[in-house]
Amino acid sequence: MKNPIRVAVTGAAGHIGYSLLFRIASGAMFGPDQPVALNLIEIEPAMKALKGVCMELDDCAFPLLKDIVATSDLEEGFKDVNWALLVGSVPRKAGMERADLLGINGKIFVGQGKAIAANAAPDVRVLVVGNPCNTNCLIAMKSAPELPANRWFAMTRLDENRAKTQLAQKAGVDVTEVSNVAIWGNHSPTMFPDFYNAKIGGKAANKVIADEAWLKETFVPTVGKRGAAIIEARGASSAASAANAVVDTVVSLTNPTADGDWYSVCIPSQGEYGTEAGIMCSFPIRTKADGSYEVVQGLELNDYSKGMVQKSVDELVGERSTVQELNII
Ligand SMILES: NC(=O)c1ccc[n+]([C@@H]2O[C@H](COP(=O)([O-])OP(=O)(O)OC[C@H]3O[C@@H](n4cnc5c(N)ncnc54)[C@H](O)[C@@H]3O)[C@@H](O)[C@H]2O)c1
Ligand SMILES: O=C(O)C[C@H](O)C(=O)O
Repeated sequence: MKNPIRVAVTGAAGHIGYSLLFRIASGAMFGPDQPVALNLIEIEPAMKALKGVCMELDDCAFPLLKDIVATSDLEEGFKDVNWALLVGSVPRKAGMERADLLGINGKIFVGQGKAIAANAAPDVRVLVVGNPCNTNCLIAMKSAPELPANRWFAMTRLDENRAKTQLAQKAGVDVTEVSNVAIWGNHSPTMFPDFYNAKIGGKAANKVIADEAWLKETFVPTVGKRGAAIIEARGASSAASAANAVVDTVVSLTNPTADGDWYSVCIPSQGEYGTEAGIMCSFPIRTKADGSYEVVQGLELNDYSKGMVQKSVDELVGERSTVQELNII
């Protein structure tokens, strides 16, 4: 019997948490023969709701779920965790952009970063989902200088998945035909879903969908503003699809990537493709056979693509300046 992988989830009683926990406990994240333990972290007012979620987890009798810790104490919550999924934060409401959330949510991630560094397992990896996720992750990382930079991730997989479906629907093919979708930059409307390097049935997406105007003027903004469109339609931000993207991200980070393909996740930039070093930037990533990851090298970015990436990078640099000015980092 393998040792359980211990996973902390903050905001565990929230909407994403409610979709995510059951997927982790069922084996969707780490596989059907890997036991898991859940450390569920909430703020005090949500502890009653979290108790109800724990009761439901119990009532599933998941064979792989070996332990549940439910707490509002960060030290206890991050104790010995191998993964920290930082979901909890105040979600964006209609009319707000992610930058509006920086001041509100930024401070949460200082305390969480410190508590992770002090309590988590030596191999801990951290995925930030709570928005603005790139800069929240930067804040947590800066608050935990003891941990190597390659342990920190922020989520753009939902954007990648959205882009895949938009391309598949336009091309009239099954979504499994779409591969190599890179999201560059920030998880925000400025992100660049790279349709030039994406493939449909192994061919360049912009050759299969030979409609540059649609790609630039419909596809890119549809993907970029999909979060807002969902808030508008549902009256609440995406939850089940976000939880699904969390599962996909961890699966991709923990399994070698199929030959020739890549996936998107934000990592601390080392200046790849001319991006500003130090920001949390989304890149095309591959997981190697030894479990480490690498940024895919040598992709061509034309002047339009470079401009799009730069716009999103500039936004991230601006977010970093904002949290520096607020003395959060
Ligand atoms: N990166 C992405 O692709 C993506 C996609 C969807 C949503 N999000 C973001 O995920 C976050 C969560 O969304 P949701 O729909 O689950 O929101 P929600 O309001 O339903 O749940 C958030 C939960 O976090 C808890 N919380 C707040 N502060 C906390 C703290 N300091 N510690 C622990 N828990 C805390 C709240 O009590 C609440 O239960 C939001 O910031 C949202 O914008 C990101
Ligand atoms: O857009 C939001 O605020 C929610 C989330 O980040 C999303 O992309 O659905």
